[in-house]
Amino acid sequence: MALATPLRHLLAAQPAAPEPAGTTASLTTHRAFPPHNHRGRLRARLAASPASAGATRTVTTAAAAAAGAAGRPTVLVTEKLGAAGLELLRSFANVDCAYELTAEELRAKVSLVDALVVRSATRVSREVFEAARGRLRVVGRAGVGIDNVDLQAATEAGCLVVNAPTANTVAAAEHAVALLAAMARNVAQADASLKAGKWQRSKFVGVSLVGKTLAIMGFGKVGSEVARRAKGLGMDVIAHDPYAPVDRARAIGVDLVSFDEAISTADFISLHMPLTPSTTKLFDDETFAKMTKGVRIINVARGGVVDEEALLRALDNGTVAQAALDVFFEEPPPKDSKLVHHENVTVTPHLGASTTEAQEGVAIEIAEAVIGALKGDLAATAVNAPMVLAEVLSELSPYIVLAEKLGRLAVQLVAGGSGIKGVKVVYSSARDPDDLDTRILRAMVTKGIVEPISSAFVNIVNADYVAKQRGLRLIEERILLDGSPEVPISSIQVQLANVETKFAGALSDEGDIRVEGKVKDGKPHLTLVGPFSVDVSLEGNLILCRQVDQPGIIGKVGSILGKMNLNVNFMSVGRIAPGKQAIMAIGIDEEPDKEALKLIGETPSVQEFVFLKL
Ligand SMILES: NC(=O)c1ccc[n+]([C@@H]2O[C@H](COP(=O)([O-])OP(=O)(O)OC[C@H]3O[C@@H](n4cnc5c(N)ncnc54)[C@H](O)[C@@H]3O)[C@@H](O)[C@H]2O)c1
Ligand SMILES: O=C(O)[C@H](O)COP(=O)(O)O
Repeated sequence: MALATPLRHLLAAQPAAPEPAGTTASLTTHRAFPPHNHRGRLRARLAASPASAGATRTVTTAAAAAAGAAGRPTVLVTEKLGAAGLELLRSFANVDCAYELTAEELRAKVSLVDALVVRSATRVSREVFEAARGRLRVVGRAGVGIDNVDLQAATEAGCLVVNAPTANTVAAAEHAVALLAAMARNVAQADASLKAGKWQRSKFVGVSLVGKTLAIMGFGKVGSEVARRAKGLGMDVIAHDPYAPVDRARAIGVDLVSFDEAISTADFISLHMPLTPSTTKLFDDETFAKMTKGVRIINVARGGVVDEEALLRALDNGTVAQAALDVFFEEPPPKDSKLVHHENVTVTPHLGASTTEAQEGVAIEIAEAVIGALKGDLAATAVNAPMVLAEVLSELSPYIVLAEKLGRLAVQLVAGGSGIKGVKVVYSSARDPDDLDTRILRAMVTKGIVEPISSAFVNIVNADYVAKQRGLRLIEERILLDGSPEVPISSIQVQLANVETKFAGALSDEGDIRVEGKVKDGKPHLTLVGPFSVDVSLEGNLILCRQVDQPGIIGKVGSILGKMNLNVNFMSVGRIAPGKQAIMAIGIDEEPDKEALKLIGETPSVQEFVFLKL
């Protein structure tokens, strides 16, 4: 789904990571009494989680701000991709295919491109993101495993990482089954022997699969497909996966069991978990010692989940009768690897995904995801951005603009030198909190606050990270209004606590800087400054003046602006009561020079004023 251009731009210039541990944001929804400009009875609701949890995986993506604006983006492809995917990429971008780059060559090239497409052999390390110097917007992993991409570094750099998680599932499962059968019947060894001129029938007597227990370690996409196929071969299949739904396993007749039960009862063990810090070398001496003597192991997942030295020892002492390995700790493994050359080990050079069909599918899947991300469209397979449903994003698009403008406005009201720590974003809405996913709005408020006062580039990928780095604690609150839930949000209020302001008129009765806005006719409007109700379109630049309400001031300030040739596009006065304090909000197209600002400041009865860039 394509986004409207302004939204694209905003997403390009901003994106939030999957809730990082210790995230800076929290959310409450509670009964609140109406601020003076809220009408209607308010109801209390307890906190609700974001709406998209568990929903179809659809995320917002960062667009290529730098490149997209300048013309065709450039995509660097560092490993062989299916032809149809490459064609698709070429239809949209300049494509540089450069295979087998050294780390140094990759670092040199990456600052010249907007997207990078890799498979498993390219290490996209922190150094690569640093070398990109902010230009790289998307890394596309043409496959499943993203252990070769430093996700944290990508997130910090605001670079979106997308993968192609489904197109090679069947290929990997078929390869696991091929290795299972080939290992059990010594196919590779017998083949080598016959080609060497021997005829060794008794040496290569195998073992049968039917009736044997196969333990699937990691019951995800590949693991479950292997299970289905193994059941077809008449095997008893059990699985271990701490995160897999029991029902899904039961539906294909597989029992989920504990790690120890799986490894101690299986005749065959097939590995299908991702390589993570907790699975690294999970299969070590201790684990092998718990296995049934003579067990056979297949690894089509990642070499790093096995301690290869320990596997070698287990093979040598007979604990493991045979192993079939498609993946290795180091790829390619050293030429003299004892494991590779072991007579009871069958090896393939990371071929799990390598079928014609899978490679075409993966290439198209990743090309579509990368192009979408570069265009600012939605990517369903982003791995380091929050999941926001496409329709939610589309509906919230004007509020996204409003959220950033309010953040931008609020931070410009802070007096220099006072550190911002506490930010509260209050959403007033008649919609059930469960149906209002505000994560992207939160990211935009962060962007609005952080970007004007730093060199940070904030987007949906890195907003929470950037906020955390800056010690910014962002709290979200929802006020539940009566009324039609058709309109997602009635107003958004941004509050900055414990800061000094350069415009006292923006302080609420509680002493925090407070600005509130609404979307009117699809456009963001400022509707509240401190305790003053105003109504100004949030476009261009804004002057806020505080004065004692009396006739003639609007005319005086207006004529100064007129004399200076500054076009006023909006003017609104908010006052507490006739003759009392009032503020004047003036929208102007151009930026006033110092002289104009001086004259406004010298206007009798103007107590303070501030110029704000939106
Ligand atoms: N050899 C190849 O060419 C090839 C091809 C495709 C996938 N793979 C690899 O296969 C693995 C599985 O891919 P997938 O698409 O099925 O991924 P997936 O995310 O669908 O499944 C992985 C499963 O592992 C589970 N898991 C995580 N930690 C675990 C643990 N400690 N113990 C047990 N289970 C755990 C997860 O809950 C998940 O269900 C990945 O490592 C992937 O990189 C390799
Ligand atoms: O994780 C994957 O998708 C597989 O390991 C395939 O890797 P490849 O793209 O390098 O073949």
